Amino acid sequence: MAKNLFRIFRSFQSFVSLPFTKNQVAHPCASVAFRTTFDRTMVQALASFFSPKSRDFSLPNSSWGEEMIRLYEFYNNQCEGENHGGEWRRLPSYNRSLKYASGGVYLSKIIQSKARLFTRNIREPGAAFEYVVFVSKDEQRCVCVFQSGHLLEGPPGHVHGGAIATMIDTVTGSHASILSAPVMTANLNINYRSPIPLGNTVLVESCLDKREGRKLFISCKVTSTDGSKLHTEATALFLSINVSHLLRG
Ligand SMILES: CCCCCCCCCC(=O)SCCNC(=O)CCNC(=O)[C@H](O)C(C)(C)COP(=O)(O)OP(=O)(O)OC[C@H]1O[C@@H](n2cnc3c(N)ncnc32)[C@H](O)[C@@H]1OP(=O)(O)O
Repeated sequence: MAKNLFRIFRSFQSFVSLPFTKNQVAHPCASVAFRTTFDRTMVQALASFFSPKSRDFSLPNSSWGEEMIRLYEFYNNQCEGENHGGEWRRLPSYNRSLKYASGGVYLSKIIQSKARLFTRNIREPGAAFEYVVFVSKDEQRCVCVFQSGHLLEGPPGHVHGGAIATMIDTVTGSHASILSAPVMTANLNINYRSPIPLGNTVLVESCLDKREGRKLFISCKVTSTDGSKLHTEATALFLSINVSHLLRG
């Protein structure tokens, strides 16, 4: 049991402390001097597709529209390793959060073989959740560039409220995990202010409001990319947990 718990804990650790790729490419092409940011972006994307390692879904793919690419490059250019101050780190994103868990009966039945992070498992690129999350150097803020796909429709021509909630939980949850993994959402409070047109790219920004013992209070807002339109506001409470919490069933 102790060994299993250790493995599960390691998987959570690796989930939030992955070697942030910044602008490095773990690929032979990394030594190439890229002429433009676009060249580097495309080589990174290709490397991730053909690598035998897990695919990093937060790299550009052919479904990303102009605005998604523009904002990805805007924040990526401000990541450590660039000449722009290194204010942000990009968070890699995989389709399995507990790949290495081989824990107790509960986890081995449900998680081990088939479980996948649902935001990253719709096969058609661009059909649902396309997103990339950046975290600020002081870890007080996260910004996510999110492009909504046609499978996320709720009201005609607009994004489903549950899909918006999913993205808010994902961004605030990733943020809380960086600060204090492992965590679980205890409370999510959402105000929908204006609908998000389906297909639009929006910003989902989170901010750490306060920490009280095991509690992390995080606020979040979803806006148009120029910040002029507020779509959604939320507050979330995360509790850091002991991994044994997940074995209770
Ligand atoms: C790979 C990429 C991943 C991307 C990120 C995705 C993130 C997704 C995160 C999730 O969606 S997690 C899934 C949804 N959440 C759950 O299923 C959690 C279900 N609830 C629980 O398991 C437990 O209720 C919980 C862990 C949240 C708390 O149980 P605990 O036993 O650890 O805490 P406890 O009940 O003793 O409460 C501790 C403190 O928190 C407070 N608290 C607990 N739940 C609360 C609540 N809901 N609202 C307000 N306060 C709450 C509680 O009052 C108390 O305050 P005080 O210490 O001041 O007395």
